[in-house]
Amino acid sequence: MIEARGLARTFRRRKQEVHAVTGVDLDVAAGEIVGFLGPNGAGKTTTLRMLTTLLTPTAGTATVAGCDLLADPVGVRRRIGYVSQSGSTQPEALAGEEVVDHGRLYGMSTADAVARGRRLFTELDLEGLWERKPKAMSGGQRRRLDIAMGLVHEPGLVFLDEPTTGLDPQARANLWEHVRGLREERGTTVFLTTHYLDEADALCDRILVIDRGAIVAEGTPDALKSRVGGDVLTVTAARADRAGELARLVAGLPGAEPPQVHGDRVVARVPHGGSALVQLVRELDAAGIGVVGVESRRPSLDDVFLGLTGRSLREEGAPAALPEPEGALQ
Ligand SMILES: Nc1ncnc2c1ncn2[C@@H]1O[C@H](COP(=O)(O)OP(=O)(O)OP(=O)(O)O)[C@@H](O)[C@H]1O
Repeated sequence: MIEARGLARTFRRRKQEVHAVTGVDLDVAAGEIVGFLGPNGAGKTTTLRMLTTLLTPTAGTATVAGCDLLADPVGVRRRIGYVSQSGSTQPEALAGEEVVDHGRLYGMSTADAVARGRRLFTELDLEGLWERKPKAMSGGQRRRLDIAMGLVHEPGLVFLDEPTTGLDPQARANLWEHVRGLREERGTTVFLTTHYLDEADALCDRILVIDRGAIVAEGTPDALKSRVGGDVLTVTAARADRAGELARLVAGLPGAEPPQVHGDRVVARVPHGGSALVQLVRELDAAGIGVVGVESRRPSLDDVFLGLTGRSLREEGAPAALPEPEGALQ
């Protein structure tokens, strides 16, 4: 469905060059849900805008939904749906009219656009809102209306730019369910960007991790996490000025990788979290270092990112994963 080679985009800003995307190769098969995960400014939106013909690449080639991106941008546009970060609804128009107009833009008859729009309203839990103005809808409803607009012309491939940013946990879980439903019921291919780790983990068949304009890893969420191996030990010192001493103790644990110190917190990967904890507690006692928390856990996608880039996605200003809603769809 998508095949891109060496896709790059450089911007010029105040006589300076910004290398937003530096040469992305990617392949997305029909029916896949693929997530593009990375911190703010990594190049996700720029890549998406190139793949959807909204931005001309500085270099590279791509075939999207069977059409050449550069030679046949109109063909690409006809075959895809695109839901931008900000959405595209007019606050004063009626929701149903928006969807029908969008379908007509793609050459559908009014009757077909109405029929398809009504079906989408049912599928996306928007029943009863056909005559409502978007400005009088909740954030979740407006986001689902954006998605209805992106789907009314029945594209086989849909691009979603940060589909759940700003939604509450329940609305996010609902949207994940709808995205899964698209693939299950229609075989739609979905390419989405996100900086939510839990979203990438729960929703995507495959994840591409992007950092500073380049893809740094790809695989299923489980495959990426198993690359990290071992357990992650996090120890929080009672006093931040003793974090250095604490880090030296952690570094001496059998098989420990060099620890990272974040204020009063020391984080390190160890082969076996359980036995490392027992040994560490003994050594802390002997050294008289107080701690307020010790934790050992399996690696997360954030640890994958940390291992690849030396930085945490959570600490890059990206919002941390929201707590799992009750009755979350996994
Ligand atoms: N039109 C533009 N002119 C100049 N620089 C730009 C432009 N668009 C994007 N950039 C820069 O390119 C880089 C990548 O931006 P991009 O929006 O693709 O990142 P992103 O991963 O989508 O981030 P976010 O999660 O915040 O949306 C950033 O440094 C950004 O400031």
